[in-house]
Amino acid sequence: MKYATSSALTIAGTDPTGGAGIQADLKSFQEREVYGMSVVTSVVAQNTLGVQSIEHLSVSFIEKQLESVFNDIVPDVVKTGMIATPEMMEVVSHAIKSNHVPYVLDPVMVAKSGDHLMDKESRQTIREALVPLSTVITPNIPEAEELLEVSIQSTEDAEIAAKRIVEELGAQSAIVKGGHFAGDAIDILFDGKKIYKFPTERINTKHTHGTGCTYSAVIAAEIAKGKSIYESVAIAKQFITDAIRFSLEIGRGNGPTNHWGYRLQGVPENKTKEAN
Ligand SMILES: Nc1ncnc2c1ncn2[C@@H]1O[C@H](COP(=O)(O)OP(=O)(O)O)[C@@H](O)[C@H]1O
Ligand SMILES: Cc1ncc(COP(=O)(O)O)c(N)n1
Repeated sequence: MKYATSSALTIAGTDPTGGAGIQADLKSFQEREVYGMSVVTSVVAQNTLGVQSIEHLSVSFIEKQLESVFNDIVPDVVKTGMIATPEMMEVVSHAIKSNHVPYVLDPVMVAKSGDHLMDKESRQTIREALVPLSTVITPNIPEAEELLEVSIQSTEDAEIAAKRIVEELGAQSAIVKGGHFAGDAIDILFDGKKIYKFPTERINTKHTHGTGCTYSAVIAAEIAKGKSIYESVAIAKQFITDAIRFSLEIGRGNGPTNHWGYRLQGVPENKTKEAN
């Protein structure tokens, strides 16, 4: 018996402790019942305390991995995370352009720990080679500030930024995430026509390692299934809120989110703990 399913490819760096990067993406695809595939760009020695060391794969080897996937399986969506150098961005751009797939761009620049995951000289290349290909781009506040070279201080600034990323940088739609603001966590989506706001209460926790990766991976999974950008973001927002609410006390630093958090609604108090 065969079973038909949608598929998603993540092109990103790794997290051996499983909370962020490719590992978080694959877990998120699996939770959303989408077949997950991965191309590694950089191997990152990191954990819940921070990044200890990074080794980049050669551009030619990243290209070989991309060929292995695309010569065999054309995914229903591509998601990118950490792509450190302009040369890596060029080969990824070429693969996406040649295969005409929906593309979710998480412009990963700096990890929560403050460690840099993208070279400074990549800023221009990401704008020119990747942003115009994106079906949706998902910057956090500092990333949106870097992309536009502006300061974002309020939800109104975030709305302007989302519009400018679409109208000036050429993304099809943009979500500026509110995780880095104080107060409610309000994400702003501009889909090329309209602004939508996705507000949730801010959960008071330090365990937010990998939130951006998980959120964009869920958006990608839903797009793979054929959902609209709006529906995909709505599902991802609910998913990430539950993943943060029931985040995991694993590790000695900023713990990972809980990919099955949404399944814990209604589970008795003694089985779950509010995030702390
Ligand atoms: N403490 C929090 N409480 C509720 N939602 C949050 C919190 N922190 C982040 N989020 C949400 O998690 C998602 C990822 O955002 P963010 O943490 O800003 O991304 P990144 O990991 O790229 O910095 C967004 O939907 C954001 O609103
Ligand atoms: C390989 C890799 N990619 C992305 C992140 C960002 O994680 P976060 O969502 O916590 O900022 C990370 N820490 N490592």
